[in-house]
Amino acid sequence: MQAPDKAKDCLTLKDISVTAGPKPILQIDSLHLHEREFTGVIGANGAGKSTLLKLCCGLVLPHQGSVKLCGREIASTPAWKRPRALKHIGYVPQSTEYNPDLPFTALEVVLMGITGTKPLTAPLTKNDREIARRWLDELGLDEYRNRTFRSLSGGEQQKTMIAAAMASDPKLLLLDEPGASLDFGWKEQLVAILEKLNDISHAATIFVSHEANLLPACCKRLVLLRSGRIAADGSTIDVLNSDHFRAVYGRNIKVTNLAGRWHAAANI
Ligand SMILES: Nc1ncnc2c1ncn2[C@@H]1O[C@H](COP(=O)(O)OP(=O)(O)OP(=O)(O)O)[C@@H](O)[C@H]1O
Repeated sequence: MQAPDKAKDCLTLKDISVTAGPKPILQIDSLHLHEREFTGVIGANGAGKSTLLKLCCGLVLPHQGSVKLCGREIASTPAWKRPRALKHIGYVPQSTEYNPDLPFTALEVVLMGITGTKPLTAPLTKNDREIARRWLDELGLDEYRNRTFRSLSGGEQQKTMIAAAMASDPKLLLLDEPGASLDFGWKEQLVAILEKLNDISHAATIFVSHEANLLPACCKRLVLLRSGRIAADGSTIDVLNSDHFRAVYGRNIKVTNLAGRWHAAANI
Protein backbone atom coordinates (compact mmCIF):
# COMPACT_ATOMS: atom_id res chain seq x y z
CA MET A 1 0.00 0.00 0.00
CA GLN A 2 1.42 3.42 -0.95
CA ALA A 3 1.50 6.38 1.44
CA PRO A 4 1.42 9.94 0.09
CA ASP A 5 4.52 10.76 -2.00
CA LYS A 6 5.92 13.40 0.34
CA ALA A 7 6.02 11.14 3.42
CA LYS A 8 9.56 10.02 4.25
CA ASP A 9 10.50 6.36 4.36
CA CYS A 10 10.81 5.10 7.92
CA LEU A 11 11.16 1.34 7.62
CA THR A 12 11.85 -0.86 4.62
CA LEU A 13 12.01 -4.65 4.69
CA LYS A 14 13.12 -6.48 1.55
CA ASP A 15 13.42 -10.19 0.75
CA ILE A 16 13.40 -11.14 4.42
CA SER A 17 13.78 -14.67 5.68
CA VAL A 18 14.01 -15.36 9.41
CA THR A 19 14.65 -18.93 10.44
CA ALA A 20 14.57 -20.83 13.72
CA GLY A 21 16.83 -23.79 13.10
CA PRO A 22 16.01 -25.04 9.62
CA LYS A 23 12.46 -23.72 9.75
CA PRO A 24 11.50 -20.35 8.20
CA ILE A 25 9.30 -18.45 10.67
CA LEU A 26 9.04 -15.14 8.80
CA GLN A 27 9.28 -14.51 5.07
CA ILE A 28 8.53 -11.03 3.77
CA ASP A 29 9.15 -9.99 0.18
CA SER A 30 8.58 -6.32 0.76
CA LEU A 31 7.18 -4.04 3.45
CA HIS A 32 7.49 -0.24 3.61
CA LEU A 33 6.38 2.10 6.34
CA HIS A 34 6.41 5.87 6.09
CA GLU A 35 6.75 8.36 8.91
CA ARG A 36 3.47 8.95 10.77
CA GLU A 37 2.00 5.78 9.28
CA PHE A 38 0.13 3.73 11.87
CA THR A 39 0.01 0.08 10.85
CA GLY A 40 -1.83 -2.63 12.73
CA VAL A 41 -0.59 -6.22 12.56
CA ILE A 42 -2.92 -9.10 13.22
CA GLY A 43 -2.70 -12.86 12.80
CA ALA A 44 -3.29 -16.12 14.60
CA ASN A 45 -1.03 -17.33 17.41
CA GLY A 46 2.40 -18.20 16.04
CA ALA A 47 1.86 -16.26 12.78
CA GLY A 48 5.11 -14.31 13.26
CA LYS A 49 3.88 -10.97 14.67
CA SER A 50 6.38 -10.75 17.55
CA THR A 51 9.16 -12.00 15.29
CA LEU A 52 8.35 -9.15 12.88
CA LEU A 53 8.69 -6.56 15.66
CA LYS A 54 11.91 -8.13 16.96
CA LEU A 55 13.29 -8.06 13.43
CA CYS A 56 12.46 -4.35 13.13
CA CYS A 57 14.31 -3.50 16.37
CA GLY A 58 17.34 -5.71 15.77
CA LEU A 59 16.58 -8.32 18.45
CA VAL A 60 16.21 -10.90 15.68
CA LEU A 61 18.48 -10.84 12.65
CA PRO A 62 17.30 -12.16 9.31
CA HIS A 63 18.92 -15.18 7.72
CA GLN A 64 18.73 -13.13 4.53
CA GLY A 65 17.30 -9.82 3.40
CA SER A 66 17.51 -6.16 4.22
CA VAL A 67 16.04 -4.12 7.11
CA LYS A 68 16.41 -0.37 6.69
CA LEU A 69 15.48 2.20 9.31
CA CYS A 70 15.31 5.74 7.89
CA GLY A 71 17.45 4.55 4.97
CA ARG A 72 20.09 2.97 7.22
CA GLU A 73 20.73 -0.76 6.96
CA ILE A 74 20.31 -2.53 10.31
CA ALA A 75 20.75 -6.16 9.39
CA SER A 76 24.35 -5.77 8.19
CA THR A 77 25.40 -3.12 10.75
CA PRO A 78 28.14 -4.52 13.03
CA ALA A 79 26.79 -5.50 16.48
CA TRP A 80 28.77 -2.74 18.27
CA LYS A 81 27.26 -0.05 16.03
CA ARG A 82 23.71 -1.41 16.16
CA PRO A 83 22.53 0.26 19.42
CA ARG A 84 23.27 3.67 17.87
CA ALA A 85 21.37 2.77 14.71
CA LEU A 86 18.42 1.57 16.78
CA LYS A 87 18.29 4.31 19.40
CA HIS A 88 15.17 5.92 18.00
CA ILE A 89 13.08 2.79 18.16
CA GLY A 90 10.59 2.51 21.00
CA TYR A 91 9.79 -1.14 21.63
CA VAL A 92 7.17 -2.45 24.05
CA PRO A 93 7.46 -6.23 24.21
CA GLN A 94 4.70 -8.64 25.17
CA SER A 95 4.14 -8.65 28.93
CA THR A 96 5.43 -12.20 29.23
CA GLU A 97 8.88 -10.96 28.21
CA TYR A 98 9.36 -8.46 31.05
CA ASN A 99 12.26 -9.20 33.36
CA PRO A 100 10.70 -9.50 36.84
CA ASP A 101 14.11 -9.06 38.50
CA LEU A 102 14.68 -5.48 37.32
CA PRO A 103 15.93 -3.68 40.46
CA PHE A 104 14.92 -0.24 39.16
CA THR A 105 12.09 2.14 40.01
CA ALA A 106 9.38 2.97 37.49
CA LEU A 107 10.96 6.41 36.96
CA GLU A 108 14.38 4.86 36.33
CA VAL A 109 12.92 2.44 33.80
CA VAL A 110 11.36 5.37 31.90
CA LEU A 111 14.62 7.34 32.13
CA MET A 112 16.40 4.37 30.55
CA GLY A 113 14.25 4.99 27.49
CA ILE A 114 15.86 8.44 27.29
CA THR A 115 19.40 7.33 28.24
CA GLY A 116 19.43 5.01 25.25
CA THR A 117 19.04 7.97 22.88
CA LYS A 118 21.99 9.97 24.33
CA PRO A 119 25.76 9.64 23.86
CA LEU A 120 27.24 7.10 26.28
CA THR A 121 28.61 9.51 28.90
CA ALA A 122 25.99 12.27 28.59
CA PRO A 123 24.27 12.89 31.94
CA LEU A 124 20.50 13.03 32.27
CA THR A 125 19.21 16.60 32.41
CA LYS A 126 16.37 18.27 34.30
CA ASN A 127 14.45 18.30 31.02
CA ASP A 128 14.95 14.52 30.63
CA ARG A 129 13.47 13.98 34.10
CA GLU A 130 10.54 16.24 33.25
CA ILE A 131 9.88 14.26 30.07
CA ALA A 132 9.98 10.98 32.02
CA ARG A 133 7.64 12.37 34.70
CA ARG A 134 5.28 13.70 32.02
CA TRP A 135 4.95 10.30 30.36
CA LEU A 136 4.51 8.52 33.68
CA ASP A 137 1.79 11.03 34.50
CA GLU A 138 0.22 10.54 31.06
CA LEU A 139 -0.01 6.81 31.80
CA GLY A 140 -1.47 7.44 35.28
CA LEU A 141 1.67 6.28 37.09
CA ASP A 142 3.11 9.43 38.66
CA GLU A 143 2.37 8.24 42.20
CA TYR A 144 4.13 4.93 41.43
CA ARG A 145 7.32 6.55 40.12
CA ASN A 146 9.48 5.61 43.11
CA ARG A 147 8.12 2.06 43.38
CA THR A 148 10.35 -0.71 42.08
CA PHE A 149 9.31 -1.94 38.67
CA ARG A 150 9.08 -5.50 39.98
CA SER A 151 6.56 -4.47 42.68
CA LEU A 152 4.12 -3.11 40.07
CA SER A 153 1.18 -5.12 38.75
CA GLY A 154 1.35 -6.57 35.22
CA GLY A 155 -0.74 -3.70 33.82
CA GLU A 156 1.31 -1.07 35.67
CA GLN A 157 4.54 -2.62 34.35
CA GLN A 158 3.11 -2.57 30.84
CA LYS A 159 2.17 1.09 31.17
CA THR A 160 5.69 1.85 32.48
CA MET A 161 7.18 0.20 29.39
CA ILE A 162 4.87 2.24 27.17
CA ALA A 163 5.98 5.43 28.98
CA ALA A 164 9.65 4.43 28.46
CA ALA A 165 9.05 3.87 24.75
CA MET A 166 7.23 7.21 24.39
CA ALA A 167 9.90 9.11 26.37
CA SER A 168 12.56 8.08 23.85
CA ASP A 169 10.83 10.22 21.21
CA PRO A 170 10.83 7.29 18.78
CA LYS A 171 10.95 7.47 15.00
CA LEU A 172 9.55 3.96 14.99
CA LEU A 173 7.25 2.72 17.72
CA LEU A 174 6.79 -1.04 18.03
CA LEU A 175 3.96 -2.17 20.28
CA ASP A 176 3.47 -5.87 20.89
CA GLU A 177 -0.01 -6.33 22.34
CA PRO A 178 0.40 -3.38 24.71
CA GLY A 179 -3.22 -3.67 25.83
CA ALA A 180 -2.93 -7.32 26.86
CA SER A 181 -2.61 -6.69 30.63
CA LEU A 182 -4.63 -3.51 30.79
CA ASP A 183 -8.05 -3.26 32.38
CA PHE A 184 -11.01 -2.05 30.36
CA GLY A 185 -10.57 1.60 31.36
CA TRP A 186 -6.87 1.61 30.50
CA LYS A 187 -7.45 -0.16 27.19
CA GLU A 188 -9.63 2.80 26.29
CA GLN A 189 -6.97 5.21 27.56
CA LEU A 190 -4.34 3.38 25.52
CA VAL A 191 -6.34 3.90 22.33
CA ALA A 192 -6.64 7.63 23.15
CA ILE A 193 -2.89 7.88 23.88
CA LEU A 194 -2.04 6.16 20.58
CA GLU A 195 -4.30 8.58 18.72
CA LYS A 196 -2.65 11.53 20.45
CA LEU A 197 0.87 10.28 19.82
CA ASN A 198 0.10 9.75 16.15
CA ASP A 199 -1.16 13.31 16.05
CA ILE A 200 1.83 14.96 17.70
CA SER A 201 4.78 12.84 16.58
CA HIS A 202 6.29 11.82 13.25
CA ALA A 203 6.84 8.26 14.45
CA ALA A 204 5.70 5.37 12.35
CA THR A 205 3.92 2.82 14.52
CA ILE A 206 3.51 -0.93 14.23
CA PHE A 207 0.84 -2.12 16.59
CA VAL A 208 0.26 -5.83 17.17
CA SER A 209 -3.10 -6.65 18.65
CA HIS A 210 -5.48 -9.57 18.79
CA GLU A 211 -8.33 -7.19 19.56
CA ALA A 212 -9.88 -5.26 16.68
CA ASN A 213 -11.48 -2.81 19.10
CA LEU A 214 -8.03 -1.65 20.20
CA LEU A 215 -7.19 -0.40 16.73
CA PRO A 216 -7.34 3.39 16.97
CA ALA A 217 -9.05 5.37 14.22
CA CYS A 218 -5.60 6.51 12.99
CA CYS A 219 -4.82 2.86 12.10
CA LYS A 220 -5.58 3.15 8.41
CA ARG A 221 -3.45 0.19 7.36
CA LEU A 222 -3.60 -3.40 8.49
CA VAL A 223 -1.18 -6.23 7.78
CA LEU A 224 -2.43 -9.78 8.23
CA LEU A 225 0.24 -12.40 8.87
CA ARG A 226 -0.35 -16.04 8.17
CA SER A 227 2.29 -18.72 8.81
CA GLY A 228 5.08 -16.14 8.71
CA ARG A 229 3.94 -14.51 5.46
CA ILE A 230 1.93 -11.42 4.64
CA ALA A 231 -1.51 -12.72 3.68
CA ALA A 232 -3.01 -9.26 3.29
CA ASP A 233 -1.75 -5.68 3.45
CA GLY A 234 -4.20 -2.92 2.79
CA SER A 235 -6.65 -0.49 4.27
CA THR A 236 -8.01 -1.59 7.63
CA ILE A 237 -11.54 -1.87 6.32
CA ASP A 238 -10.48 -4.10 3.40
CA VAL A 239 -8.32 -6.44 5.47
CA LEU A 240 -10.89 -6.83 8.24
CA ASN A 241 -13.47 -7.81 5.66
CA SER A 242 -11.32 -9.91 3.39
CA ASP A 243 -11.51 -13.63 2.64
CA HIS A 244 -7.98 -13.83 4.04
CA PHE A 245 -9.31 -12.80 7.42
CA ARG A 246 -11.81 -15.68 7.33
CA ALA A 247 -9.13 -18.09 6.14
CA VAL A 248 -6.72 -17.20 8.96
CA TYR A 249 -9.19 -17.62 11.79
CA GLY A 250 -11.11 -20.52 10.26
CA ARG A 251 -14.52 -19.00 10.75
CA ASN A 252 -16.71 -16.19 9.63
CA ILE A 253 -15.96 -13.03 11.53
CA LYS A 254 -18.49 -10.27 11.64
CA VAL A 255 -16.79 -6.91 11.76
CA THR A 256 -18.57 -3.69 12.53
CA ASN A 257 -17.43 -0.12 12.92
CA LEU A 258 -19.07 1.85 15.68
CA ALA A 259 -18.14 5.51 16.05
CA GLY A 260 -14.80 4.94 14.30
CA ARG A 261 -13.82 1.85 16.32
CA TRP A 262 -13.73 -1.71 15.05
CA HIS A 263 -15.48 -4.62 16.71
CA ALA A 264 -15.01 -8.22 15.55
CA ALA A 265 -16.96 -11.25 16.67
CA ALA A 266 -17.34 -14.78 15.35
CA ASN A 267 -20.48 -14.99 13.24
CA ILE A 268 -21.68 -18.53 13.94
N1 LIG B 1 13.65 -18.91 19.04
C1 LIG B 1 12.74 -19.67 18.44
N2 LIG B 1 12.96 -20.97 18.19
C2 LIG B 1 12.04 -21.74 17.56
N3 LIG B 1 10.86 -21.28 17.11
C3 LIG B 1 10.59 -19.99 17.33
C4 LIG B 1 11.50 -19.11 18.00
N4 LIG B 1 10.94 -17.88 18.06
C5 LIG B 1 9.74 -17.98 17.46
N5 LIG B 1 9.54 -19.25 17.04
C6 LIG B 1 8.33 -19.75 16.35
O1 LIG B 1 8.04 -18.86 15.30
C7 LIG B 1 6.62 -18.72 15.16
C8 LIG B 1 6.25 -17.26 15.24
O2 LIG B 1 6.41 -16.81 16.60
P1 LIG B 1 5.91 -15.38 17.06
O3 LIG B 1 6.23 -15.26 18.51
O4 LIG B 1 6.46 -14.36 16.15
O5 LIG B 1 4.33 -15.52 16.84
P2 LIG B 1 3.17 -14.48 17.18
O6 LIG B 1 2.41 -14.25 15.93
O7 LIG B 1 3.70 -13.29 17.88
O8 LIG B 1 2.28 -15.37 18.17
P3 LIG B 1 1.34 -14.98 19.43
O9 LIG B 1 0.09 -14.37 18.85
O10 LIG B 1 1.06 -16.32 20.01
O11 LIG B 1 2.10 -14.08 20.33
C9 LIG B 1 6.00 -19.60 16.23
O12 LIG B 1 5.64 -20.83 15.66
C10 LIG B 1 7.11 -19.76 17.25
O13 LIG B 1 6.99 -21.00 17.93
